[in-house]
Amino acid sequence: MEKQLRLGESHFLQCADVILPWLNPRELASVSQTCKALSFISKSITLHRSLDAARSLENLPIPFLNTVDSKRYADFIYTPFQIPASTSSPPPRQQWGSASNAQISLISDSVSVSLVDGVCGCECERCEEGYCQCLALAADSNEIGNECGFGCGCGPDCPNRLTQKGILVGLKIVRDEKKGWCLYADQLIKKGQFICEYAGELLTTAEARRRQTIYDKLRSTQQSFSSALLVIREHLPSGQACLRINIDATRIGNVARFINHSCDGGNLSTVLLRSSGALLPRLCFFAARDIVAGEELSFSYGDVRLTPEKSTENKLNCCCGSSCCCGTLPCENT
Ligand SMILES: C[S@@+](CC[C@H](N)C(=O)[O-])C[C@H]1O[C@@H](n2cnc3c(N)ncnc32)[C@H](O)[C@@H]1O
Repeated sequence: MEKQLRLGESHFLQCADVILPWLNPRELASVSQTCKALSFISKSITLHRSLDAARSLENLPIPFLNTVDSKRYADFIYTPFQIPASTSSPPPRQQWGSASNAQISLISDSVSVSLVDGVCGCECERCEEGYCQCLALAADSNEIGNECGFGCGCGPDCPNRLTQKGILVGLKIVRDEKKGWCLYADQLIKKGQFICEYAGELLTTAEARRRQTIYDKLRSTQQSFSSALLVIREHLPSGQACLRINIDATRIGNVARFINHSCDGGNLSTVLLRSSGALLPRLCFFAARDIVAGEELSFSYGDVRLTPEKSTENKLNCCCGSSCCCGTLPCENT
């Protein structure tokens, strides 16, 4: 009888080990209150989560550090790449917090939209001595940069695939009393080095507007809520049309969702890059100058600010601390 009980207990703990990493912070907290064993497993999951925001999906772990309040980590689903908007209800889940979760494992609607356009890329099969003939093409383009991609004959070592190898610099996410989570350099990053792309859900403009309204409401009721919906407008060379891309990293995104605004432009430069064969360009962040370990990474969110006569409800105070700080965060008129 005692043996059977112990066997039952061990099955229960094995199941808990499998199920608990799928829970969100609120569910995990309530499960942890039910018994000592679940409390122990929950603590270990929380520790794992705080040690790597990227859930082993990047080359290096990206830890959360917080000496300001009791939040151990931010709750979101990690994707290293742009993905089509998720329409699943209930919201998608991702396993996070067990020792072995080095894979994108999502419970959600299947991601089935292809972001590849079937256009052929270059025909280089071997890029020799660090040179790819497409680099000349990439340098020619001043609106959207070009990288080799799915459509090209060359492989992952081609030097014209700088932003396709994931994050290669040490980063950490640090909590600030006023700005919330902030992305920091955890090593010296040299001027021009690639840092990360802005990954998240690609939205239609109608969906971006719908979500922005929801986020504005949430922000007015929950002080700690922060959204990460980025709208990119690229004027095409003809001057006749404007390419608009909406990337929402609020629920599903990568570490770029923690980059805060700075009124002086910050220390990052942004570049739109299209890989051959890909339908849409990606927004990539590079070091605009040498950045030392322990420096916050920031860029300018734009220069549109709400005028005083417009609603003051959505106005957010800027705490960038730069000498040219405008006092309020730029807003996106979605
Ligand atoms: C893309 S998120 C950046 C990460 C965010 N700090 C967090 O905790 O998740 C944008 C939000 O961060 C905050 N934020 C960004 N830059 C800021 C700044 N200069 N001053 C104050 N808050 C800032 C605002 O709440 C903004 O809506």
